[in-house]
Amino acid sequence: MNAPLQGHTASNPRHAANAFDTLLQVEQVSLEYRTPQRVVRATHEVSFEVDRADRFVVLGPSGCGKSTLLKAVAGFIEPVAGSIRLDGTQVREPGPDRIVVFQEFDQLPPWKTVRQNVMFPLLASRTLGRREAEERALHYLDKVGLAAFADAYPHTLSGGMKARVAIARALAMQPKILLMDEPFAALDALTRRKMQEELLRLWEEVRFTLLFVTHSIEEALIVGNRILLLSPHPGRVRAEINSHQFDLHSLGGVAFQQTAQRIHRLLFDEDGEGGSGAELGFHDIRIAY
Ligand SMILES: Nc1ncnc2c1ncn2[C@@H]1O[C@H](COP(=O)(O)OP(=O)(O)OP(=O)(O)O)[C@@H](O)[C@H]1O
Repeated sequence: MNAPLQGHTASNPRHAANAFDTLLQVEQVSLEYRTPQRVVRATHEVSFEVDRADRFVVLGPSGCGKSTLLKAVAGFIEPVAGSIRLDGTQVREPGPDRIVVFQEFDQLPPWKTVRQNVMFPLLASRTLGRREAEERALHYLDKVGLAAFADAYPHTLSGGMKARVAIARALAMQPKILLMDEPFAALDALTRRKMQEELLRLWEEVRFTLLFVTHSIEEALIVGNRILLLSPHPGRVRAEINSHQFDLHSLGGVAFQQTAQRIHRLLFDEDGEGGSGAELGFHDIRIAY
């Protein structure tokens, strides 16, 4: 039998005093693009909280505003309503405490070696001097298994290796939160799976806080310990679910498949109701239409 639906109540463990260490607070955030012809609302009154060391996934169909939301957390876009706070401080502009890894790994300057690519943000932001920056770069290249490629140029690397350089470069900055926007979408299926595995292994080792955007339900279940479901355009919060029980080993299992199907129904239910979390068999869910 299904456990009762958990609402925004005192019974929800996330709301128990001091139970969680909240790092990012997104409150009632609406985001818009203004062109001379029209205003496009990308997200509508979206709220969520990310705790330290969470692997928090924002999941939703194409065009629901996931990337826009990530850009707002990064400080590139200002909300038209609501607020974004990191460690209690309002986000107003980009900063080295929030590093974004995008899908396009060709963001790596081709004239710099792998080592120089990882060192570059550390030097440009004056976070470290040359010697310490090099040490730190080599440390994180080692963590992503690329120590032997420190002197290679990006064009000599595979897509998966470029992805790992981009992750090492971001982690080397030791941000408070790592923001990833569909980072593996351009990779072939096998490499994508391998990168999901690598990311989880790295997280086990470093325990960074991750905000990860994807439109793949399967990827969300593998990568995340919590998943925020956004409705189609404009993105509103449909529900938030706990997914810590799943990893790569759960793939193909009955519980994994059933959860994926339930998420699909919550996201795309034609009449817009999505069913209640309890009806759909979720044991730890907050529905927020
Ligand atoms: N620069 C822009 N100017 C105007 N509208 C934009 C701009 N960028 C995005 N949009 C619109 O904002 C909405 C949200 O876009 P966004 O890229 O955030 O969605 P998404 O969920 O990340 O989609 P995808 O999964 O396809 O990347 C869409 O309707 C999109 O057309």
